[in-house]
Amino acid sequence: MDAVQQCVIMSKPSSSKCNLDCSYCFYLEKEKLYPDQSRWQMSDETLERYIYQYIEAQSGVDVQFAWQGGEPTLMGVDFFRKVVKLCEKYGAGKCISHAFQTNGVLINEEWCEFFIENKFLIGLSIDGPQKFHDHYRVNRAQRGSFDKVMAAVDLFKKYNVEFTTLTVISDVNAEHGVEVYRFLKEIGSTYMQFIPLVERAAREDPKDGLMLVTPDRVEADVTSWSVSPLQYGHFLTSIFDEWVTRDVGKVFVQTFDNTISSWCGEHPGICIFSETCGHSFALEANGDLYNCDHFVYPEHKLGNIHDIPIKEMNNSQQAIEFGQNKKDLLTLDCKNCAFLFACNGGCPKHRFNVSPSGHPRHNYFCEGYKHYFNHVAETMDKIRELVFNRYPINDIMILKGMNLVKSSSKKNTFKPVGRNEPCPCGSGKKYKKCCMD
Ligand SMILES: C[S@@+](CC[C@H](N)C(=O)[O-])C[C@H]1O[C@@H](n2cnc3c(N)ncnc32)[C@H](O)[C@@H]1O
Ligand code: SF4
Ligand code: SF4
Ligand code: SF4
Repeated sequence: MDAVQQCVIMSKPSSSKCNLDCSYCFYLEKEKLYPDQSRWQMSDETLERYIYQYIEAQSGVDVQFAWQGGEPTLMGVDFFRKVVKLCEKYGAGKCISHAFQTNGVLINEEWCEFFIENKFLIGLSIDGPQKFHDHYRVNRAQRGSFDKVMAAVDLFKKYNVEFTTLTVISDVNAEHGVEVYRFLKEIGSTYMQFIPLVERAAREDPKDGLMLVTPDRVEADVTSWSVSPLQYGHFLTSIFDEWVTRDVGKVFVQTFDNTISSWCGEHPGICIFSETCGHSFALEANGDLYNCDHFVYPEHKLGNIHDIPIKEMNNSQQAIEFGQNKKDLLTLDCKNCAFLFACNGGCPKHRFNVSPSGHPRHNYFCEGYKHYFNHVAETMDKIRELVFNRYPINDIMILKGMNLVKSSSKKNTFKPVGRNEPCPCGSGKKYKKCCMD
């Protein structure tokens, strides 16, 4: 069992407990998985076991912890002081970093000082200007959380805490892409992640109590707050057009970064556009490990870290199959798609539609992705040419400004360069030995 597949774990020390009650949240209902459990906080014993095992499970020197929930700030700063101490104890010379995803509501001076001192990278959830954000991101009294999030932004700026933003694209903000993008820029976000919202609700009460179902369930309906595929496609292209003419090199949009990587023949950084699912697990507060944050369902539990080491679960048949299924279960439409290299069929959580040629398990967002990839194809070709000829990528803004690169809606015929093919820069070396690095 010495195999060395890297794994990433999103851990939920406060389980699904939260101080907000966002209407679209997929995680709040996970408490139904543990009807007999009175304690929702991760115990010291589980924490220590987790930190030891997670570090041990990594083959490389870099170990990234990702703290999430529920709401991780509910654990209090002292819990994370323990985290840092345990990482020192078990770090074994590895380079350990921490990402921390929060709704921002409880952020105060103490948190900021802690984040700065321990170099935590913060992800802040914000869905755009107040009228969009407060629509779904509410507390139990249905009051919006926008003012508290903005207070957190002010504190982050005051203390120079590095933060990225995570914005859910729903039916409410999807048609206001440029407004959302400009707002995020204005509040100082230079690294933006957008998550398209789609959930399906069961038609009948499910046995496990979870109303939001996995893609295998047929008797389920897309919720009203989900974004439509084309709405999401238009959202992406509207902000792409703004970004590519003004902000390349200044603002990082995860989706665009990933598309550039794919166009240049590299692996995209995010799992949804990767060939396989990787080993991105979710850890519940009691030590239960699941295939993925979006597959926290009984049938996707790998085991508990008190019974089986993470390293072993990471190498288990169940984990390997889950990752590989992303590639193996592609529809024929995906296999024949000109954008497969950049899309890879998208996230399996979203594969519940029937494809145009009649195959089940096709990605709900397909139409939107095709719209996006067609729209950016010509610009991406140009960016790739710039990269391979060692020009600054920002030069794309000059070419766009002079109207020398258009937004394309024609079918893309681009084929990515293989690792073993000659490098397009003309060096005569193999691509993997040259510009790919
Ligand atoms: C589950 S929350 C946990 C961390 C923290 N409470 C927060 O809101 O940032 C993590 C991220 O998932 C997003 N999210 C919640 N429900 C979602 C859903 N149904 N689909 C996609 N993303 C969702 C949230 O907006 C948030 O950015
Ligand atoms: S703040 Fe995060 S965990 Fe809490 S309800 Fe909203 S999305 Fe869910
Ligand atoms: S199921 Fe989706 S979110 Fe989970 S690892 Fe695979 S692509 Fe990523
Ligand atoms: S764009 Fe559609 S057909 Fe093409 S790979 Fe993505 S999901 Fe499949």
